[in-house]
Amino acid sequence: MLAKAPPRPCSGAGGRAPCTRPGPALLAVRRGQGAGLKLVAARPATVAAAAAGERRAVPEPATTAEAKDGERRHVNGSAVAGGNGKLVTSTVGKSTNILWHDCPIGQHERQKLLNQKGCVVWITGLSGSGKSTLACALSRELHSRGHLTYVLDGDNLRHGLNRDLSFEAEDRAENIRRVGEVTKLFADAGLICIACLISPFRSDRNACRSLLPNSTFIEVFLNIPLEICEARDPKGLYKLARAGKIKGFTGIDDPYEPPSDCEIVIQCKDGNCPAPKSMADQVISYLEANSFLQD
Ligand SMILES: Nc1ncnc2c1ncn2[C@@H]1O[C@H](COP(=O)(O)OS(=O)(=O)O)[C@@H](OP(=O)(O)O)[C@H]1O
Ligand SMILES: Nc1ncnc2c1ncn2[C@@H]1O[C@H](COP(=O)(O)OP(=O)(O)O)[C@@H](O)[C@H]1O
Repeated sequence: MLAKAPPRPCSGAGGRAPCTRPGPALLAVRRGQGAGLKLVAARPATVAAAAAGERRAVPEPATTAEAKDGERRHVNGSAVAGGNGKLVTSTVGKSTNILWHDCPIGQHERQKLLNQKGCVVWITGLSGSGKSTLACALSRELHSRGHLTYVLDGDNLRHGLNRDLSFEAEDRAENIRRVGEVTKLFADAGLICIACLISPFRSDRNACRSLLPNSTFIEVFLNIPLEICEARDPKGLYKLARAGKIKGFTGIDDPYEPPSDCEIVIQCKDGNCPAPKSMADQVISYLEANSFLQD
């Protein structure tokens, strides 16, 4: 966890209002909605459980009290095991009777080891805007400075984890949801996780943001005009989309919703786009200024 929430200025043109998003505690409560137990690694009680190295649940106050009669019953819509010393399970989505297991080595310990803070750099933009290029340049530059990163590239993930998903809106949403959950794990592992996906819908990106502790989700908008992306067209996909051979192509006949409030905007000036190294440096300046490159 960050010792203090860093400021989140927009390092691109225009600037932005100071962050008014809820802090970790509030996010934790929100994340727990719908579950009988609300377990978040950031919560002090959970950290204490981890320190104890026990398998135990750390419920929110509303569910702390165990069933006095010692019988299974429902609390907040979830089955709760009552009785003395019984573990309290929860229901999350379709997963019933599940129990969070904390380990004594947590994010804090891993961050100390790595001398960095786990976070997510989420790069969004049109196909051809340079997401993969920026992700790789950033990863290379951080690696050369001794930082551990991992790139989650939308195109690559669709070769495996997300091979069952199409480009229909609901499958794109599921694509982003899954990747959001993976980025959360990588950030918890202490890594600087760089995700680069078109992620065309604002609500999907915001849902990923809400999974992460405050300020550790850094959204980078590659604001490259469609004409430039289309002129690059390294895979020839825009050409196919214009010819009607690919349906639902982002920017052509499928929507892209630009971020309204992101941490970093990268854009061209007078038709000149920043070089990959310069884009990476812009992100690194943000990471440095907000203490992510130190424990
Ligand atoms: N219909 C359609 N629309 C947009 N993109 C398409 C489409 N069909 C295939 N592709 C290729 O898939 C890559 C985007 O995958 P993502 O997982 O990043 O997309 S999304 O976030 O789910 O929208 C994208 O890669 P990038 O060019 O790297 O963005 C394309 O190569
Ligand atoms: N900053 C840049 N300046 C010039 N060309 C770029 C830049 N970034 C990417 N490119 C080129 O644009 C094309 C698309 O880049 P890519 O990283 O694959 O985009 P995306 O992952 O968003 O589809 C590639 O041919 C790449 O070399």
